[in-house]
Amino acid sequence: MKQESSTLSKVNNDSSIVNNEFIEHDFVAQGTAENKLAKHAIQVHKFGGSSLATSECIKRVLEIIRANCQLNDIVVVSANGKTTDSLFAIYSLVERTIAEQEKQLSDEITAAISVLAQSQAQLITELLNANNSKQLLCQLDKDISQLTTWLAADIAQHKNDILAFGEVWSARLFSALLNEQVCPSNFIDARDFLVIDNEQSGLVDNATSAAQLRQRRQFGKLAVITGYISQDSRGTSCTLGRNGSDYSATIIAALVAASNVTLWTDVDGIYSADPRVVPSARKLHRLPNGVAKELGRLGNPVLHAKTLLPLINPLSEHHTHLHVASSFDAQVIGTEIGKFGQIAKQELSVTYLNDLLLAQSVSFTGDCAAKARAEFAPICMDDQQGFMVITQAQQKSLSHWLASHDVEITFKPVAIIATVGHRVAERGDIKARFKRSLKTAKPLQLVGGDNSHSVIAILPEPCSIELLNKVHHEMTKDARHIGLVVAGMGNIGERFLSLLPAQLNNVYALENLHLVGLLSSKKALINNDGIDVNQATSLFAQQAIAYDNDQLISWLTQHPYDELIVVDITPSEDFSLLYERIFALGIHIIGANKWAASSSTQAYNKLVNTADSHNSLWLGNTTVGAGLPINYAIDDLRQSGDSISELSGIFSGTLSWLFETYDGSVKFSTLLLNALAQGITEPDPREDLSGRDVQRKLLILARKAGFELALEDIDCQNLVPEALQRLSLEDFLSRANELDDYFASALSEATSKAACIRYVARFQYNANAITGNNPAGISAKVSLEVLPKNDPFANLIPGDNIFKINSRWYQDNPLIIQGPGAGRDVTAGGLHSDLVKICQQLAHKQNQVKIKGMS
Ligand SMILES: NC(=O)C1=CN([C@@H]2O[C@H](COP(=O)(O)OP(=O)(O)OC[C@H]3O[C@@H](n4cnc5c(N)ncnc54)[C@H](O)[C@@H]3O)[C@@H](O)[C@H]2O)C=CC1
Ligand SMILES: N[C@@H](CC=O)C(=O)O
Repeated sequence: MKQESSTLSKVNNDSSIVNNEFIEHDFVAQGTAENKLAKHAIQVHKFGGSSLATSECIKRVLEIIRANCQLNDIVVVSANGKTTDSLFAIYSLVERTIAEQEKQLSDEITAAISVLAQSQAQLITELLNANNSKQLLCQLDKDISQLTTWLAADIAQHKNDILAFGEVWSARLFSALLNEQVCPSNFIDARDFLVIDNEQSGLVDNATSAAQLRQRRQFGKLAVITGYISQDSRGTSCTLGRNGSDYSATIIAALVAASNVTLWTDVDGIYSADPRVVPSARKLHRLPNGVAKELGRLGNPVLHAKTLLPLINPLSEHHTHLHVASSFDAQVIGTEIGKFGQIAKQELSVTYLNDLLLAQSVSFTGDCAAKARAEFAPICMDDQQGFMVITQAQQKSLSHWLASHDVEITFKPVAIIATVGHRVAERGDIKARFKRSLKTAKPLQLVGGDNSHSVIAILPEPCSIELLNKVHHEMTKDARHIGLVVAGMGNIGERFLSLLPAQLNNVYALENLHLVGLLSSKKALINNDGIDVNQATSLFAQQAIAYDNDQLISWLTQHPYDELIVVDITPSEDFSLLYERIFALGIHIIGANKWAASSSTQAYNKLVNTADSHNSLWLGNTTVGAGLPINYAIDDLRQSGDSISELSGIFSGTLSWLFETYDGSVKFSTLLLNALAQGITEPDPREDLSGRDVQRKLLILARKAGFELALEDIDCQNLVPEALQRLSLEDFLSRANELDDYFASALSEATSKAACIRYVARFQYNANAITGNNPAGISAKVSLEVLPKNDPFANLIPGDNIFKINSRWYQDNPLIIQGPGAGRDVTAGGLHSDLVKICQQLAHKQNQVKIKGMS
């Protein structure tokens, strides 16, 4: 279960209040690894330029900070909107001016600087109060005159200083805004701590950078740090290149051993293909590091391989997870990237790169191949056939490198399309499907990526949008992933779980089903990556932790699956009271538990409506007759236009077994304990003997048949003597012999009339019986009846149920369903039947993944 973390809303109205836990430790003064703050899981939040483009956007980001940050967290920002592009354009204009030997900055340049300055000034005045904006405007003025000086004089030397203004302005403004409206904050220019080798390598001096960052952060203040910029060891400003701010965020996360870094951007996650051109692209909820890195390398528009580098350190014990989320829709669950254990969801994606070169040479075989690979890190390479695929930018350096080897090389323009997923290169079925989907594209080669997470096809022509869509469709069409939560691991629940591995192996409809949750009344084991079904009960015994309903609902609210099914195999009324909230989350329920389906008329109708309005499915075939298809039969009759007038029969497996077996030779109480041991009784057998279980079942079937009634409308004969009704289960079982006299005399009285005793349920609807006292024309009761020995209800195999349905179509000759109506195997089997049915229905559901910007 996720722990709720406190957020800045607590410090919102009084910036002098900080979390008491932190107060006695001065962050700056300590500056050691023992610093108490190190114990708190730091989160890094990075906001891209589009998230900070306008005052509206920035206000939205403030709300995200309020809801998601604690004081020791770190915020990394890009330049507002297109500020860096504008600075770059100004820089390029000036470069051209110099090349053309003009002495003065042209009017065009002065105008561009003025537009830039105005847009910054506008953000400042729109967002800050008069006092603070005055201060920032003053600093902006100084920066603009510094910028103008550099542009006029030392342009080449100060290129990076010029480009750095965007992030500096953005961070300074945001920090001032936090101070004014949310919490204490300090602005940090990354050039004051982040040291890299040089701009080309971008290699970070971790020790120096971490130590300097510790000095800069101030206790009790939310640090706002510039993205994109750094310094080299000589103190010269450097940038971190394209998508540098994402890289800054992950570098900083690694420096402070953050638990998580969130890239807040304008898309709500990583998709299985670029959603701008593939409308059916699906959001990828959880990506293992290796898969994410491969996606970034092979052209994913959101992820860049460099971004992940600081977080993937196989030697480190610490794992920082990366989230991609939308600052425009912070409630939507994004994509989580990290080191996940077992991967339940095999999510495939498709990506492509055009404008590449296929380079062929003997130097790419044998011993030389390793050197070539290390030197050029090609997109893909085959050292048997002697080729590699590189970018056009690499052509020159590769030719140069090969010239020193004195060998021939040929280049041919190509593109690649790849399918990426956890260990896909080891999956023959996926490779075959990929190959089939590419038939018309006539790929030159199919190659496994450097790790096993991709299969790459080399194409002779650029990859078209049509081809991308076609391949994506083929690779992902059946990939709706369904999570399964099993509540109740007792008598029936255990059997249900023991049947699950074989079901998952054998039933096609369950292909994308993953067991993700196990619940007992006190403990829960939740694992979004899937719980090994072969070890479900032992994993539960070892790893389950205490939980409460709010934690459960909070997890259900955030689960990362396309669909979630909760199987309720508890006898708990308390659990049934969660159905409303579960349905409202669009989650489906399969219930063996009878409480919800036999709740009050008002509660039941509300549940049905909530499930309906949220497209949540509710199946409960096992609530009556265990695995017998009685619910389905009634549904089917109604849906096909029939109307039911009578329902009767033996609805209790326990009572059937008891009364079919009981002939006076063995005491009734001995038989009862025997039934309990067989697992056919309710957890508390008084639920059966009291008639309540049968009463509930009759209510459930009558409702299915279309009648509106409540438990109180069904007369119920309680067979438990008053004295035993309120005892604990244990005490009741120890005094069960007190039942014996009553049943012995009932049996002997019936026998004297050549009859027998059976507990029978009867429901009847008769339009002619409608009166003021009975406006619905309904009569319903469950009771011990004396039946002739040849009555159909009196000749069952012990434990069997019998259901007799009279309807318009089955008037004189009723429809009979008969068979085992209780027990571990048939009930667990019935639950599996419901599970397959739900999965089949869900397979037909439209893909409802939300794609930003598309209706
Ligand atoms: N025995 C049978 O033949 C049939 C039983 N059923 C129904 O199956 C359900 C389970 O019966 P059994 O397995 O015999 O019961 P059980 O008593 O053996 O097991 C119940 C399980 O539910 C768990 N539980 C109780 N309250 C919970 C809560 N609030 N949240 C999560 N878990 C909770 C318990 O920890 C336990 O693991 C009952 O509702 C019963 O009416 C339905 C059809 C047939
Ligand atoms: N105790 C019940 C179990 C199934 O609902 C029965 O015997 O029918």
